[in-house]
Amino acid sequence: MYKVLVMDGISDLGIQLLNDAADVTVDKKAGLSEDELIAIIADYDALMVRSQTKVTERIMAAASKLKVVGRAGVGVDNINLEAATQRGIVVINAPDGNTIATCELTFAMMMSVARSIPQAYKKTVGGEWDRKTFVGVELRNKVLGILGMGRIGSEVAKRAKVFGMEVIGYDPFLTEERAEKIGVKLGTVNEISAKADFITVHTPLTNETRHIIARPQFELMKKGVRIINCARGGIIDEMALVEAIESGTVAGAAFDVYEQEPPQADHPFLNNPKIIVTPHLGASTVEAQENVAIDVSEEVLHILRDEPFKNAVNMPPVPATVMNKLQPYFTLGEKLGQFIGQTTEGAVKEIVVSYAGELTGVDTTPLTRYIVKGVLSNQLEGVNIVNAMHLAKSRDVNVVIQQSSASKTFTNLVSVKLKTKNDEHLVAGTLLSGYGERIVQIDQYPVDIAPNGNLLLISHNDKPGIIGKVGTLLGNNDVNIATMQVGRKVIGGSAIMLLTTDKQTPKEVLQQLKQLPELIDVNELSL
Ligand SMILES: NC(=O)C1=CN([C@@H]2O[C@H](COP(=O)(O)OP(=O)(O)OC[C@H]3O[C@@H](n4cnc5c(N)ncnc54)[C@H](O)[C@@H]3O)[C@@H](O)[C@H]2O)C=CC1
Ligand SMILES: O=C(O)C(=O)COP(=O)(O)O
Repeated sequence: MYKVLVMDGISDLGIQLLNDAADVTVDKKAGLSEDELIAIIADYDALMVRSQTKVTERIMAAASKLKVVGRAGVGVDNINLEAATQRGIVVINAPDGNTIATCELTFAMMMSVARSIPQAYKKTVGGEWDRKTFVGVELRNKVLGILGMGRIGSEVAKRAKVFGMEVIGYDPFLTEERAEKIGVKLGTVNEISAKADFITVHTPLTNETRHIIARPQFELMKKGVRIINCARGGIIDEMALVEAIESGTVAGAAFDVYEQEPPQADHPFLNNPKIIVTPHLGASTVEAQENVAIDVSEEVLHILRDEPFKNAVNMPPVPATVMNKLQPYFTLGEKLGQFIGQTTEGAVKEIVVSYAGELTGVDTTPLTRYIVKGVLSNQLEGVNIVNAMHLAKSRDVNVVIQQSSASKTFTNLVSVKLKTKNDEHLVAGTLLSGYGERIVQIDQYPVDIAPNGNLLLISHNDKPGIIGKVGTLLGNNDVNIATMQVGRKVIGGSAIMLLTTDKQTPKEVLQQLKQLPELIDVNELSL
């Protein structure tokens, strides 16, 4: 008999399937502390949660029987995926079930912030008949900027078009063709900041998206702009928003999510009359809760019964027969993907993977998944080798596999080329017996570097004195260079410099490096 623990008020109708299953018993609990959960979790084969329960490493460590954590929703930022993967616990989510609910809340927030509905309600029920204060604005003919054009962002765009809004979208995976298809113009974060009357965010919270709207963006905005966040707290810098409201740039904001949930009683949003707040209600509709609970219950049953399942966010089911040959290359593949993903700008249209040497003739599909995962993980939350190919396809990213004849120089060689509309970049690596993974080529330049830690990739013209300038600037700012490689084809031509540093290079130092006139481009990478 499988035991399933259902937390966070997941819909009863949605988990009917589990209640009806003869081989399953279900316990429902809510509001358990981490320690309370740790005390009971060893009894359970499956755990189902929404966003409230934080499934920490300590909980996973105590969960000796746990086979699966089911997230009845999209974001898995409350689940320690690393710890789950390490323990072979599958994490699944329900990515589609709450798209419309969250999109509709976003629209409700946009209309509320345009017409001050909550503020007007408060006064009216308080006995005031105030028809002067609440003169709003129309959505028609306004510019809506959307950061994150995935499932929810695209649905918001569709509805905005019907309201007569002009929509500008920003998403590294939004190609011009797809944007045109859904009637959205492409823009950068700064262009959106400068042009939009309303800005809404629909990205996951990642290193890239944390504070993607912050003081510099508020400084670009038009007076009277309105800001909505129904995605994740932290995508918009909360304090910078409060300042922008005080300065008169932002006319109003509507937030469903916060950097800390629930926010502290003295959080500045809670007593600001221009900010509308809701308690993370995006997915809270009867329909969405049934949808996500049904989706997760079905998947949990499949996993408990060892049947095939689809929405895993962490699980690497590699067939044993290919495992032995390919496993040594998995880290190399993922790092090459991460490297090229972090150094290429613009919407990726194609990933071309070439295998040579002893990898020729092997079914390299599982390895390709690691590479694609590496490429996508820079922009998407919850990418793993199970869902990487599916995510690439759903974002119109073509994955091409080539098996070339044996490499002349290396016994094995993996090359990854990323193509965007105007550009293409290549990285190649090999697995050296006794030395591990090495990057051996970047674009046309031969190099030899271990793909680990903090890297700086600098392109420049090959002139005397540049290495010294870079070294001095980093040294003066306490960034210690661990290794350095210079790659060039001809003396005095274009060249690259690849440095590994003992710590991350601070943003302001990167900025100073970029200002050195001899340097063409500076990319910071973390592998
Ligand atoms: N308030 C609530 O209750 C809910 C919040 N959410 C949150 O909404 C967010 C979006 O959900 P979905 O649309 O279903 O996910 P999705 O994965 O379909 O879309 C996210 C999009 O963000 C894009 N993106 C990633 N990094 C980016 C960057 N640096 N700049 C611009 N775009 C970037 C991705 O390419 C992707 O297209 C998630 O974070 C999710 O957790 C989802 C459901 C309910
Ligand atoms: O699905 C998501 O990402 C959400 O944020 C919804 O969270 P919830 O299930 O309502 O706690």
